Amino acid sequence: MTAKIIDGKQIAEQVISKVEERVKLLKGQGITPGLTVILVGDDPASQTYVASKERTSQRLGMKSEVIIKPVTISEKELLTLIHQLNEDTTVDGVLLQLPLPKHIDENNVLQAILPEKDVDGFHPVNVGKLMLNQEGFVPCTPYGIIQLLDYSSISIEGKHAVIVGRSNIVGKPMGQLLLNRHATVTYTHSRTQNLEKFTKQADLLIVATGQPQMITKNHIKPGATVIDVGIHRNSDGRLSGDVDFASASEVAGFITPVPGGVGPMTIAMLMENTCLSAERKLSK
Ligand SMILES: Nc1nc(=O)c2c([nH]1)NC[C@@H]1CN(c3ccc(C(=O)N[C@@H](CCC(=O)O)C(=O)O)cc3)C=[N+]21
Repeated sequence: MTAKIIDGKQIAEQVISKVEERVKLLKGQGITPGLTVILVGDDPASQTYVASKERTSQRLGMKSEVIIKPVTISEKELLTLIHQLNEDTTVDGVLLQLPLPKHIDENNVLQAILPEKDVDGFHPVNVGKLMLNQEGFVPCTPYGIIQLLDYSSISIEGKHAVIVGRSNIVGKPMGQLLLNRHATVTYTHSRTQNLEKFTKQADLLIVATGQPQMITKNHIKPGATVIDVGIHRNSDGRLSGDVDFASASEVAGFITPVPGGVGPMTIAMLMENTCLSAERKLSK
């Protein structure tokens, strides 16, 4: 078998076109959705992602702002900035780009962002709402993966979803979202014994470990859907994921590439969340 490739770039464009219509409607009512991204330090990968968020929000006609702070910024100064953005009625979404320098307590600053402006869905209130299947903000990467499955007509209900990786930003919310959609969910991680035993049972295999090329055809049930959340820059400058794409495509039914899979969806869902935030402001 050779897997069908799920085209994340194309699906992201479809999501973005829908958001574009909603932005137009909002603007007709005098509201321009506003996204502010805070970038601390000068990590080149973070700069690339932030630039992409800025470009896309501008293309959609949103008010887009990137605030760059030196790596030496104190936690107190960062909190002051977040408080200012919380008060600013022209800002609908505040995104604090991760990772942060070690001297800043990530949980502490993420909790300072108003839940109503937390378009990343990382605030404990939004985490709790996801767990209760209530409306809040859903983290962009797992939300984007659900869209990839829906747009590809890959069913979730009753399927066995196996998540590899248990981070707060991908693995954990991914499992919760799939559970809300009636999948049977298994979480695996770095201490899981006999990983293949679990991954081989997956109808939907979501890989978010940060370990390059760790999943091969030996981990995959024939015909399974494989979603690769990893992104690594190789020494030759090329990007690849947590899945050995060539090997995995021999047995998978559907597979996401890197680049052009999950990454563009993360950006698209950020746009949707920012638009949603502005719509909620209007209806209040
Ligand atoms: N508060 C916060 N929210 C985030 O959503 C967040 C974050 N911090 N920190 C870093 C990760 C990573 N991330 C990506 C977004 C887009 C691509 C993306 O567009 N990737 C392209 C390729 C990009 C390239 O060429 O480098 C692709 O996969 O096709 C990748 C990674 C968001 N993150």
